[in-house]
Amino acid sequence: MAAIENSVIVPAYHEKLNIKPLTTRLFAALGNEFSKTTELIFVDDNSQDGSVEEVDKLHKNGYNVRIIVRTDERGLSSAVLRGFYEAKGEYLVCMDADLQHPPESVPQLLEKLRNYPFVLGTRYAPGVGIDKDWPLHRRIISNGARCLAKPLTSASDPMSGFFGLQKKYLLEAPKDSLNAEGFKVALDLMVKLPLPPKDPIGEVPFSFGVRTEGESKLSGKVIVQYLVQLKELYIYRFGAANLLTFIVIWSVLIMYLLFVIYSSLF
Ligand SMILES: Nc1nc2c(ncn2[C@@H]2O[C@H](COP(=O)(O)OP(=O)(O)O[C@H]3O[C@H](CO)[C@@H](O)[C@H](O)[C@@H]3O)[C@@H](O)[C@H]2O)c(=O)[nH]1
Repeated sequence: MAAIENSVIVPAYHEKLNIKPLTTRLFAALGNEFSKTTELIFVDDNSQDGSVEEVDKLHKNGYNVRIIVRTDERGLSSAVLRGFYEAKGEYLVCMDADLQHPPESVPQLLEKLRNYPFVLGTRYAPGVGIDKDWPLHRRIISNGARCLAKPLTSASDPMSGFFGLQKKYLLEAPKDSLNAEGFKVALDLMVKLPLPPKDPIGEVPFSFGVRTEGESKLSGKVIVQYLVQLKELYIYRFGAANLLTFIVIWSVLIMYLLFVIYSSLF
């Protein structure tokens, strides 16, 4: 059997209905050669909805897929990190279970990862975008959150949950330096991993679909976790000592955010 080079990690909570379509579409997209060297790992937080049985069936049918069930932890970011650390591959990809991230774009991410330490799926590029049925309030939250992250990274879609990285860079960062709370694990990794200064991030444009099965787990708590994470990342990047600059940057960003909300509404 060929050695595993690529690992696709999928955080999943109550996603039974999406497991089979994601697995079959992913391996079909990978084709014969990539499939031999790729594993798919779901990281489930004890959903007890039949996800385990669904993955077992697919495994018996020959797909290289397994599921990690956590009983003592909850959360998207910590599930992704758990999958990354347990993965056998050097090239890691993270995607949502709900098919909003097209499995057909995974080969492109894996190919680009051969040349870039970090690869980000982006919805902000010519020819791609966000499904027109994605709710207005989610667009507003997403745009506001994106503006607030602007000073931290040059990436075009820092809110994306569709991304990949070379595992060696993850292993170079101390585990406890990473923020395992909330949803924004890609942003945390882009800011904190010791990526080389020249061309650290490649981008792969993709069109963001809408969920057809199950529902989003984004909550007020996740938004608060994001704001706490932002504060930590600002201090990480710019230093707590420079408090005045920090406050000025935040005030400008909040004013910009209010402007974006106002212009999306009127
Ligand atoms: N294991 C585990 N998985 C979780 C948890 N919460 C969410 N997930 C899984 O994480 C994925 C994304 O969660 P959703 O609740 O579907 O998120 P969303 O509202 O669609 O937002 C996603 O897309 C945004 C735009 O790209 C992203 O900004 C956001 O981070 C996330 O990826 C799904 O596969 C979901 O099952 C959790 O507590 N535990």
